[in-house]
Parts: sequence; C-alpha cells; structure tokens
Amino acid sequence: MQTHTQDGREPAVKTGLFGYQLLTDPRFNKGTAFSQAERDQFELNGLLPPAIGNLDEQVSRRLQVLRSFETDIERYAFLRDLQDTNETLFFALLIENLEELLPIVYTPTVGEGCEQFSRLYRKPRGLFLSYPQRSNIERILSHPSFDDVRVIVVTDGERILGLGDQGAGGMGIPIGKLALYTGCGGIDPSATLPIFLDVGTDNAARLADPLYIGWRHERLRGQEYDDFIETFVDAVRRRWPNVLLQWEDFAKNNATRLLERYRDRLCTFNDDVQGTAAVATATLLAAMNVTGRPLAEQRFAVLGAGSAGCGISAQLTHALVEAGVNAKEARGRFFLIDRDGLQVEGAKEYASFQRPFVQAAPVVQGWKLEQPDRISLLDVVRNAKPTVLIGVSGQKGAFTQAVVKTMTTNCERPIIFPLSNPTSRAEATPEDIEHWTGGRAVIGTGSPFPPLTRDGKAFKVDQTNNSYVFPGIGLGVTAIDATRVSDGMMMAAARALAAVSPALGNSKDSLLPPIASLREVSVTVALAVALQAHSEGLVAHPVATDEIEGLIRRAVWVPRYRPYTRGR
Ligand SMILES: O=C([O-])CC(=O)C(=O)O
Ligand SMILES: [Mg+2]
Repeated sequence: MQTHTQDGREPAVKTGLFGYQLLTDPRFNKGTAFSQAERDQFELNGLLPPAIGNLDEQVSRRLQVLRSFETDIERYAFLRDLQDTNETLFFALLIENLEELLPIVYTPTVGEGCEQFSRLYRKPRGLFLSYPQRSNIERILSHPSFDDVRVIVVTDGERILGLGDQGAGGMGIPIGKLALYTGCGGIDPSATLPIFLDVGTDNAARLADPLYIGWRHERLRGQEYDDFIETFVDAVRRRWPNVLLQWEDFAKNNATRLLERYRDRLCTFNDDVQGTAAVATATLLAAMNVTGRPLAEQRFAVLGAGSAGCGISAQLTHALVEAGVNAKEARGRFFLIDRDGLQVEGAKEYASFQRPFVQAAPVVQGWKLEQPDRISLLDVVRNAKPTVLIGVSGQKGAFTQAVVKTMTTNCERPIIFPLSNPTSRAEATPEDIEHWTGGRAVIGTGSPFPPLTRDGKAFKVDQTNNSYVFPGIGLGVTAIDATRVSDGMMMAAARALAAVSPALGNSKDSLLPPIASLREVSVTVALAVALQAHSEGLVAHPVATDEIEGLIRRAVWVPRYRPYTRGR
C-alpha cells in the first residue's frame, strides 16, 4: 500500500524480529539490502556479507542464476525457494518478468512441481489440514501470523490441472495461484493463505512412494469427506468472516456440489467452474470480432463434461440469453462429450450440473455415426456442425486432424480452444490446428505455446487461462469488501476482459492482452467486479461509486523494501 507520511517518507514497519530470525522470515528479509543503520539496529552485522546491495541488483543477480539452469523444474524449485526466503525479492523478480516467469511459477511447470512436490518440499508455506487433525483445525487457524488473511485458495488435490489425483502434491496449485494473486492482482502476500485439505489419495504411485509427504491413506469419500469440508468451512467463517475462498482443482463430482452448497454462505467461487468460464466467455466475445459472426449464431461442441465444461456452457448460455436467444434454445446449442460420448437423454445417469446440457434424443435421430452405440466428438462435429470447439478433457491429442478439418467445413473461421492444462494434456497444438485449417481457425489454449507464423510474422497464441480473471476478482472483492461472488460479478469480469481485447481495434490482432500487462488487466477486471458487487448490494460497507477505482489502485501491493523499526 502507498502509505507515506506528510514529509513524503514511508512510515516504518514495526517488527519484533532481529538477528537471525529477521533474516529467516520471508516477509521481512531483505538479504544483502539491509542498510548499515539497519544492520546496527537489528544486530545483523556479521550475519550478512559486507557489501550492501539493493532490490534492483538482487533482481538482476537472481535472474542471471535462473537463466543459467537447464530445465524449468530447476527454475521452479529455485523460485519456490526464493519465495520462502525473501518474498519482496521474489515478487519484484516475478512482476518485472511476468511473461518469462509465469510459465514457471504457474502453468505448465507448476504441474510438474505438484508431481515432484514430495521431493522439492523444503520450507513450510500455507496450511496442510489433514483428516487426522480435524479436531484441531480451529486451533491451527488461530495462529496470529494468519491475522491479516483476506484470500484463501484451497484444494484437495484430486484433479490437479489435467494430471488427476496428486495427493498432497496438489498444494503446489494454491501456492502458484496465490503467487499470481500478488504478482498479477497486487494482493499483499501477507493477506494470502494456500490450504491443502488432506483427505488421502488414490494415486497408487504416491501411496507406494516412501518419500510421499501426505497422509498415506486412500481418499475419503461420502459423509466423512462432507463433514470434514463442513468443519473446515465453519472454522474459516469464524476466523475470517469476510475472507475470499477460492476452490481449486477439486474433482468434478465435488467441484460444483461444494460450490452450490457454500456459495450463499460465504464469499466464494470455484476457479475451474467459474474462472475458466469467464475467460472462455471473454475470449469468445473477442473472437466474434475476428470472425464477424455474432454470439447468437454460434453452436458449441465441448469435450469434457466435468466442472469446467459445464461451467463454461452455463456462462455462455447466460451470454446467449443476454444476446437475445431464448433460454431453451440457448442450452440446446451445447453438445457436451465425455469419455462415454455425447451427453444425450437415456444414454446414462447424469449429475445435476450436467443435466441442463443433455441433448434431447430426437436431436440425434438420423445422425450418421462411426459406431452405432457411442456418439463421438467426430460424429458431433459432422452432424451438429458446431462453430466453436472447446476442450477441457485433459486428453492429449483428442482434437484429431479429422475433427479439426471437419470444423472448417462448418464455417469459414472455426473457433478452436484446446484449454486442457498443462501443455502435455492439450487436445491439440496450435501449430497442428493452424496447419490443418490452413490458418483459418481462431485459436486459444489453456497453457502457453510458442507463437505461430502468420503472413511471415510471429503471431502470439492466446492463453485462454483463468489467470486473466481470478487475480482481478480477488483485488476487486477485497478492495471493496464484497460479501459474495455472484454470477453477475463473473459476467462483469468476462465483459471487462473482452473490452480490452486488442482484436477490438484490429481483427488481425490477439484476442487477449499480453501476459506482461496482467497487472493492468487485473485492475480493469477488479473495477468491473467491484462496481457490479456494489450495484447488487453485495458489499459490507458501501462507498460512492466514483471512489471505487481509487480504492482499488491504493490497495495494490508493490514489492519494495520498507523501513523497519524495532517494536512489537
Ligand atoms: O491452473 C491453470 O492453469 C488453469 C486451471 O485452473 C486448471 O487447469 O485447472
Ligand atoms: Mg484449476
């Protein structure tokens, strides 16, 4: 926060830490940048090498070291260690090099970080709440170092990106998401708390690994699981009544169910259901500008009928209705396909969140099928003639050449979004889609990919990832003290992101702003979200609307070394 005294000097931060303890606290540590006066005052002489550095020098030294590593997983481990050693330096490095470092701190390398978590684990960060500790949750949360928490990201590790059950390794995801809350959304790092709910794992390799750091037990389900979640949410509400709780990477049967159970009880959203949907909606709205074909005319094939697929379909249905399509017709525009084929009446039992998007049996009558007992993605693309193809299946290569080529027979400029993460799970590579469609597809991916070559020039591939919205949602919600996260706020986030699409001004340009501008994008998203919360009466302490932007900008945390003074 930009707090300066009248003479322009920043007020000093009080700390009771000194000596070795001050140097080992990542929130307060400045490493070699402690001044001589601070070294005298805080008993640091002799504990540090004599040269006195500054943040800029430290950033360039760390960047040099980082670039010298051979692999991204080594870079990931180095950055995690830096974050646990000196947060200010970690965030200065990240923010100044967002485009280069996001793929390491976050998707795709964070996926490997989760797989290797037990081997990389060094220092404590966040909370591991394991089932055997269930009666201690309240006590664990009560520690004074968590007094300022405003944003929690929580996972149970069952559906980590497209990598499935990673057990306690899933903790890498809340840590990575919250690094973006600060790096992109400007949330003070001391206000963030990653939480892993350890209910066991069904990952046989983890259970058999002698080095596994999680609770060595098969995954709990049913009433025991639900009671544990209830205990957790209750304790969170009592400890931080206003906190923003983000659910992340829960398996499909829990993701929507838990969201529905808790969304009216606290300020909460599910990033995979709602965040991914908001970004997909924003990117599609931007794509309309490129294809010239309005939203109201689009038909959608969605591969993956889990939380993300149904969340995207639900939000796009809202957008279609807002564009004038009647609700029943809007839902009928969605063809959701999972491993059993197209969701169609009578084929099997569907979960309640899937039911709105089950096609009526007569729709598929007379379709020509590859195999009579299963309606494949290719069958859907041939018969339903979608204009938009979205992949949230975690199945590498599921958008085959035949599927992609058939999309071009339905429309001049098909929209094709292989959104599964990490890179190794993408339904198709942008390069293949470009090649198979002769450059006609409008492409968005979940993970970062290298640029394509179009008209002899490099063309950036849009990363349709929820990182374009969740940091801004967090900033808007916390700056204005929103009490809930409504569908209207998610739609406001999507529209705000679409409104800053470079393709609006030039249809040959990118659909989404560059990753390097994510801090500015987050302020834009935050403002839209906060204004919407305000207009729906979802704020604890209403303020004048013209004050909201100032509130948000002042809330943005900037990594820099503050002066310290000794005290409690
Ligand atoms: O983490 C990401 O890159 C996007 C996301 O939420 C997921 O794939 O589960
Ligand atoms: Mg996720």
